Amino acid sequence: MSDTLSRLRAELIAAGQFFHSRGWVPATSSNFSARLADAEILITSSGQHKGRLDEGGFLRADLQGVSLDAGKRPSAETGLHTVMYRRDPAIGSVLHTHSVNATVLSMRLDQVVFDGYEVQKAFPGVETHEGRVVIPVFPNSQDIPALAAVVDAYLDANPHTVGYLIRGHGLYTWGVTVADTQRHIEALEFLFECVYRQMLLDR
Ligand SMILES: CSCCC(=O)C(=O)COP(=O)(O)O
Ligand SMILES: [Zn+2]
Repeated sequence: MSDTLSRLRAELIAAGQFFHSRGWVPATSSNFSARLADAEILITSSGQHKGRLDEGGFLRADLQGVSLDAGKRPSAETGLHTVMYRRDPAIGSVLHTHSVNATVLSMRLDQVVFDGYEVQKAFPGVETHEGRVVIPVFPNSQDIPALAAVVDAYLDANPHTVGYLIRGHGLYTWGVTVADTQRHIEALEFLFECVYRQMLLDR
């Protein structure tokens, strides 16, 4: 067992515990991954409770989503992780969560726009609150390869995107490290809460 695998697995377990403490990974929802090598990732196996992960809750997969650990079934949404690792060799982690705010906003909006918030600076390349960060909302689908193709095409046209929502489903974001990606989840959740509260005030 490599040191890298042990370290990344521990980081993903800790991320799951943090997200669970915040109510962002209910039931067996959500999935987490990290890059082990150029063409290999560590990903949660399907059906695990992501707040109570242990060492057995992970497997290695290739960038086509094929399990490299016999008998272990990767997340049903592995294709939404592997599309990101194939897109950008700098991406080292992809995290997916199912918070109430992300889910509710995705049912009401076609995109979530953050504008004027200092916390926007949590995202790579953002150095001021003066500017818009757009989080697109894609229709949900059980056809993960088709959904991954929609995401891929959107990111081709909008390469500075930091995350996306799937309608009625949840949030995906990515980063260079697990810590970076966890920060993106936390910032996005803070900003979703701000947008949600603003919508209530504006009614
Ligand atoms: C119980 S939530 C439905 C599945 C889902 O959206 C999810 O994120 C978890 O799927 P996995 O196969 O990764 O456990
Ligand atoms: Zn999901």
